[in-house]
Amino acid sequence: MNYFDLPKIDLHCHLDGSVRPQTVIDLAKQQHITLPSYDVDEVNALMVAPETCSDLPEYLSRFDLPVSVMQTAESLERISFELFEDAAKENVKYLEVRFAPQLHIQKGLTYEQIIASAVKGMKKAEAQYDIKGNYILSMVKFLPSDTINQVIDAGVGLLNQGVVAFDLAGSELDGFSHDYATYAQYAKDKGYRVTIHAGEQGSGQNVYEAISILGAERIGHGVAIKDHKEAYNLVKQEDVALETCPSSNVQTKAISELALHPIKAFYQDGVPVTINTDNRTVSNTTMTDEVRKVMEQFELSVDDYYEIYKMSVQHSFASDDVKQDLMKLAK
Ligand SMILES: O=c1[nH]cnc2c1ncn2[C@H]1C[C@H](O)[C@@H](CO)O1
Ligand SMILES: [Zn+2]
Repeated sequence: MNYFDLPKIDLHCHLDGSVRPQTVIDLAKQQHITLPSYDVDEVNALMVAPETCSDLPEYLSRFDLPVSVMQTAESLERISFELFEDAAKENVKYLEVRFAPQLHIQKGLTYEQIIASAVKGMKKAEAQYDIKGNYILSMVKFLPSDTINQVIDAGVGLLNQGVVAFDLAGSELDGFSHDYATYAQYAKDKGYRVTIHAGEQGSGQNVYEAISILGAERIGHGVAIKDHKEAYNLVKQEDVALETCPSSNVQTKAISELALHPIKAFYQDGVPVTINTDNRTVSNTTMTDEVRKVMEQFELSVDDYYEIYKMSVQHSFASDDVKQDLMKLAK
């Protein structure tokens, strides 16, 4: 099976977790930022999370280095362009990238400038390669919430022109949805779609609440619904797609080994599942690798692959025109 040639869709990919190591070095030099090393392999090793971290917070510690060089308009545009370029070169046809504007204000950029720079890089890549994309604005739960509505407001000018959705990322405490209900409502009122990281490190109850309290249409990861009947049933009833990220799920110990990932059981039972990278650099992966891992581990056929591909198209936040074009690629 030639996994590289398959048309692919990635609905869950973080910008700051997908930076090329050489780009970190180039940008650090330009910006006079001191790095622990200027060797590309050593810089890469500083960003790749171990195969098994002790937990999600250890995984998240790998973002400090790339975020440090992502504080200028040029760096954000370049990194965005390169991510779309890397994905296009392995036949990813549609890519939704997420990042947290709140993490990129260290050198005085406004939220509007931050979002516009990322979108500009994406548009440049769309013009050059056979790929389409959109941005999701992630709010990180480890920062104060008082600027969330400002970030939402800043994205409104590009809504449906490169920006499509609201997300909550960062470590997962039980019951977090209660604290973010008004922000998610504010985003929905402005026209944002909603996807939420839940059921990754936390319980299935978090998935239940992300859907019922925050109005999530998709869930980042969601593996924990396997042990939570109400959440499992709600996901099915509301046709909420799970953005599974197999390599990342092993690294963060959401599951102890790939063989125990519930993706196949979910798929066979009619739960909408999608296959995604999460973080190309931090998880040391590509869409080709993620598709290969899932198909080989769970002995999925090409027909199964295209079923999952079609679910990704249906549950993407792409325009109807883009969805139609993507559907034509399914065999
Ligand atoms: O898998 C994840 N779960 C929760 N948060 C995550 C994950 N991967 C990345 N993040 C965080 C760290 C990034 O700095 C932030 C925005 O992309 O989102
Ligand atoms: Zn994620």
